[in-house]
Amino acid sequence: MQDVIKVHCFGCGSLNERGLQIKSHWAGPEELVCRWQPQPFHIGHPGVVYGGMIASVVDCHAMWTAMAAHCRDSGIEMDGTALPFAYVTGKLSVSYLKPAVIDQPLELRARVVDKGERRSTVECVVLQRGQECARAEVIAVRVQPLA
Ligand SMILES: CCCCCCCC/C=C\CCCCCCCC(=O)SCCNC(=O)CCNC(=O)[C@H](O)C(C)(C)COP(=O)(O)OP(=O)(O)OC[C@H]1O[C@@H](n2cnc3c(N)ncnc32)[C@H](O)[C@@H]1OP(=O)(O)O
Repeated sequence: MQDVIKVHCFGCGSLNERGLQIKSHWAGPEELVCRWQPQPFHIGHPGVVYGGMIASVVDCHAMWTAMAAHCRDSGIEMDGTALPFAYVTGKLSVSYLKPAVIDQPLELRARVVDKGERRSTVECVVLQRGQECARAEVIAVRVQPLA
């Protein structure tokens, strides 16, 4: 999706050469997946991914999950033309369940579990080698497009 909507966002922006360049894809009727390979400088404790990086990747993937689900529900094409809304993070809550090692990719699986008028609650699991290493709940709020 990030290939068609080009933004500068640190998490997903293809226009941000210093960003994480994450990409989110539908992986079933309700779930979006994102795979991200940590780099050696994303380290916290020796050999372990810094937790704040995991939160960043979760944050961005959750916003795209909210946006993609809303576009699907509203019949809006994500074809690269400017969208009439944006999603911002209202709340981000991460439970770190197991250390994530620095040299293995992370897989994020997210879905919208509840939706209000402008709020989407997104649940995201973070897997490494098939094991759940973190779980998050994210509140995404739909706003007018930001300049
Ligand atoms: C070709 C070009 C295309 C361009 C397309 C552009 C699209 C770009 C696409 C992709 C970009 C990449 C993706 C981005 C990723 C980055 C993510 C970030 O880093 S975001 C920055 C950090 N977050 C902020 O800066 C928010 C700061 N906070 C605020 O602005 C407000 O507090 C805001 C908007 C969150 C809420 O304020 P209110 O006054 O508008 O709305 P109220 O009435 O308070 O809440 C609305 C709903 O949200 C819930 N809500 C709000 N905050 C909540 C919270 N903290 N906890 C729980 N619920 C909350 C409320 O309960 C309400 O829910 P109910 O609709 O009634 O169900």
